[in-house]
Amino acid sequence: MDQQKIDLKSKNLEELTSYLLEKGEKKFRAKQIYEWIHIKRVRDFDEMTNISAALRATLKTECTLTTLKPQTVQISKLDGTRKYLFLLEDGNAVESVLMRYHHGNSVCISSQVGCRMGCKFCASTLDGLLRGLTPAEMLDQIYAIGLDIGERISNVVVMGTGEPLDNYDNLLRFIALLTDENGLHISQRNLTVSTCGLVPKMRTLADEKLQITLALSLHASNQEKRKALMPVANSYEIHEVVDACKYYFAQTGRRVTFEYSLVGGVNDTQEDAKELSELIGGMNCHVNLIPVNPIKERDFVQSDKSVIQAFQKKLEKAGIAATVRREMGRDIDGACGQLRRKHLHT
Ligand SMILES: C[S@@+](CC[C@H](N)C(=O)[O-])C[C@H]1O[C@@H](n2cnc3c(N)ncnc32)[C@H](O)[C@@H]1O
Ligand code: SF4
Repeated sequence: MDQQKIDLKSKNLEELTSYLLEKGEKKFRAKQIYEWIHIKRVRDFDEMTNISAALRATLKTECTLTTLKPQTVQISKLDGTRKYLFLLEDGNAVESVLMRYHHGNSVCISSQVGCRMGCKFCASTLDGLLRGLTPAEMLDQIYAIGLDIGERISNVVVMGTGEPLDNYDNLLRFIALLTDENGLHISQRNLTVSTCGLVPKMRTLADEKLQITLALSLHASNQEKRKALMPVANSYEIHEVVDACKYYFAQTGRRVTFEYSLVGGVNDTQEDAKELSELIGGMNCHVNLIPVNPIKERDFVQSDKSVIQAFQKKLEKAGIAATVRREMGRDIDGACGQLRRKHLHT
């Protein structure tokens, strides 16, 4: 990326306005340009047809539009799920997924190039962290997919590669831009941010009092097992993480989602389910059970269907709402982070 240039898509309307006022332009120009970027989602300054050629030339010289280029798109024949590998302007690549539900189109975006959290079952972390994505790079995954399918995107989940709370400031700016009434205006309630549990940042996010859903990747019912799967547990004890979720609910009134990847023989026993219901019992929450997606670099296996069902039943008996995540795009499967790895290593 050209570090000298202004990242226009990451600017809010106020910042865009002051930039244009400095150039001697009228205030309404900012609104026009903001609309071109965030509503019409143009890929080139020359598409801004009600902007003078002179101003377009200045924008081209001084600014970048940050448009992601789809490198590959895999489309599921089973359910229309699309997996995109996008090329960033600096040559890095990130992946995003479009899932089609009856209630609308949902996009899962990446928040970083790689990840430094080291979770044992995750392909996104195998090559470490390169950098966080800019707000524009997060936004444009959604814009590019919306344009590709020619339909509105109604839901966004930040559950692709990367730890969003490890890229906190850019994440918050991204959220503000995505939900801005002058832009694509996706409702905060239709946005989910998933974290491995960076406790201080979870509490800071709670204090923002946004209406987004927080999803916590728990994956274990006690500290010992969590530590074996997720190095982040060395920094934050499991009860601290659950307390931060309670705090999030207290501050925002939003029900927290717990993600629990079931790994065969590791965290899927009835005893695990019992311990989990004791850990989070009484909370206003929902548990998302995810059959682990095996990656070739590790020897984790999926739990049997019957084991998954028994786990879910045990939670439900304890009064905890639990669903098993439907596997979308099974025919184009590959755990999160694997497309990018394939791209990286070929
Ligand atoms: C890729 S992470 C990104 C968001 C954030 N870093 C987190 O950990 O919550 C999104 C979710 O995918 C899960 N995940 C990662 N690799 C997986 C795999 N191979 N099978 C199933 N779930 C996986 C993570 O544990 C997490 O719950
Ligand atoms: S699960 Fe999330 S936090 Fe853990 S390594 Fe993968 S992307 Fe990073």
